[in-house]
Amino acid sequence: MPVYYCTADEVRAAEAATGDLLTGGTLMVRAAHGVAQAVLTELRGTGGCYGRSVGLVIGAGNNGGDALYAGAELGRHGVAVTAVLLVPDQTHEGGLAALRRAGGRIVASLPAGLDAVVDGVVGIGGRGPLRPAAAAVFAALDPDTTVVAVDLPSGVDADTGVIHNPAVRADITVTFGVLRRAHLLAAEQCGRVTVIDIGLGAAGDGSVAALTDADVAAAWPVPGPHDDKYTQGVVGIVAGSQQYPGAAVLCTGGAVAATSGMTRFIGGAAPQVVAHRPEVVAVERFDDAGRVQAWVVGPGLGVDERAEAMVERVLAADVPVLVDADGLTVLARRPDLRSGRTAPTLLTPHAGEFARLAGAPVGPDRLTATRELAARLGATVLLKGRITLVADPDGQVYGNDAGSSWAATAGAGDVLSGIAGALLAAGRSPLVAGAAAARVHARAARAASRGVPIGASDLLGAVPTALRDLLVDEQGATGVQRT
Ligand SMILES: NC(=O)C1=CN([C@@H]2O[C@H](COP(=O)(O)OP(=O)(O)OC[C@H]3O[C@@H](n4cnc5c(N)ncnc54)[C@H](O)[C@@H]3O)[C@@H](O)[C@H]2O)[C@@H](O)CC1
Ligand SMILES: [K+]
Repeated sequence: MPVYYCTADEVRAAEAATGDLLTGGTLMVRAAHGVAQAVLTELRGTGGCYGRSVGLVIGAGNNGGDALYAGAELGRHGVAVTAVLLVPDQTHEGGLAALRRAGGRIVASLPAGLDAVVDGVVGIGGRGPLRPAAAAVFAALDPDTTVVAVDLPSGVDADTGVIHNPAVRADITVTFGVLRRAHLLAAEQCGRVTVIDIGLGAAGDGSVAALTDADVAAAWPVPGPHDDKYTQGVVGIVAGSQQYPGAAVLCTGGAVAATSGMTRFIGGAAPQVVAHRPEVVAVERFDDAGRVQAWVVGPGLGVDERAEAMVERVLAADVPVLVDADGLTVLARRPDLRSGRTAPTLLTPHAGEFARLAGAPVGPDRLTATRELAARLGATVLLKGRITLVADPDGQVYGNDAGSSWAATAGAGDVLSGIAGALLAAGRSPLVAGAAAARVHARAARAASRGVPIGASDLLGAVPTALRDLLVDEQGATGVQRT
C-alpha cells in the first residue's frame, strides 16, 4: 500500500470525525504523550532522562498546547523543562497549567546547554515564515541542540512543503495519525518523522502518495515460467551520438539492468553501446530498428534538426514514450510533436528543462507546478530532485525522497530514464514506472556512494544491488521454503 500524505484540511476533517475525542481533549493528550515519548527516547539514548534539560518554544495555538503537555510529562520524568511563551496571552491554558504543576518554568529566553528543544510554535495552522521572536529563539540555540518539531517544523507550509525563510530545521518530527504533505515535500527539513497513533480514522483522498519498497517490489517485472525476451517488453533507446556516446551507454545500461526484457538502441553511438553491453541490439538508422513496446528518447541526443526528426519519429509511434533531456528541449520548441498522441507520454525534466517546457521556473511549490504542467500537457511529468515528484494529468502524484543527494551527478538522469523506459515497456503505467524507477535509482545511488561522491557509472553498477535488496528481501518473505 502506498503511503498517503494529507492536507491540513484533510487532517482537520479526520480529527473532527473523532467527535468527543477531539472536543474532550483526548487527541491532544495522546499527541502530547507521543511527543514526550520521542524526547524521552532521545534522552535515554544519550545518557538518560533524569537531570537533563529541555526547552519548549510555544506559539498561540494547539501546537503549543501539545508541546506544553509534553513538557509536563517530561517534568514528571525528572527532566528540567523551561518554556518560552511567544504569545503569552494566547497560550493554551490547560497545557500551561499542566506544565506548571509538573515543575516547568516559564522563562524570557531559553538557557544555554539544553539537551533538546521542542518546536511548538505552529503546526498545521501555521502561515508563512517564523516570526522574528521565534526566529531569534532558534537562532540563539547551540547548533548541536536536538530539535524536536511538534507535527511540523514551524515555518514549513503543511500543504506545499514550501520552506519559508526563516523556518525551523528539525532533527525529529513527531506527527499525529497521518502524514502531512510537508513530510514528503520538505522531508529534509523534518528529519526523522515519527507518526503517533492518536485514534484517527482514514484521512485524505490519497492523491499525494509514495510507493513503499514493498510496492516497488510488487510492481517490478519478474519473469514467469512462460516468459521470453519479447513477452517481458522490448524497450527502444534513442540517445547519445557518435561524438557523445556516454548518455547512450548509461541509458541503455539502465534499461538492461532494470528488467530482463530486450533493449534495442538506435543512434550513432551503436558501436560504443555494444562494446559496453553486447546484449543490446544496436543499429544506427531508425529504419533498421525492430518493434518495441516503449521508447526512450533524448539523453545526449542534441537539439539539432536530426534530433528533432528522431523525437518526431518516436512520438508518432503508438506506444508509451519517455522523453528526457535534449528530447525535452526539442519538445519545448516543437510542442506540436506531441499532438495526436494517444499512447502514454512520460516527461522527465530536471528544473531547467521543466522551466523550458512550462515557460516559467518551477518555483518553491513544486507539487502544484508539476501537477499543473502534467494537466496542461496531458502527459505524466516526473520532476527530478532530492524529492522526485511524478504527476499524472488527473492530479495523482507519487513522490520519492532519495534520502541523499549523491545521485545529483552528470549522467545519473540517463540511467533513470533507461530504468523507467524498461518498466514502461513491461507495461507499467508512466506513474508507477517513474516512481518505481526513482526509488530504485535512489537506492542504487546510496548503495554505490555509502557517503562518498560517485559517478553515474558507479550508480549504474549498483542497480543490481539495489534491486537484489528490494526484490530478494521483499519476495523472499513470501517465497516457499523447502527443507
Ligand atoms: N485540534 C486538536 O485537538 C488537535 C490538534 N493538534 C495540534 O494542533 C495543531 C493545530 O493547531 P491550531 O489549529 O491551533 O494551529 P497552530 O497551533 O498550528 O497555529 C495557529 C496559531 O498560530 C498563529 N500563526 C500562524 N502562523 C504563524 C507564524 N508563522 N508564526 C507565529 N504564529 C503563527 C495563528 O495566528 C494561530 O494563532 C496541530 O498541528 C497539532 O500540533 C494535536 O494536538 C492533535 C489534536
Ligand atoms: K511545530
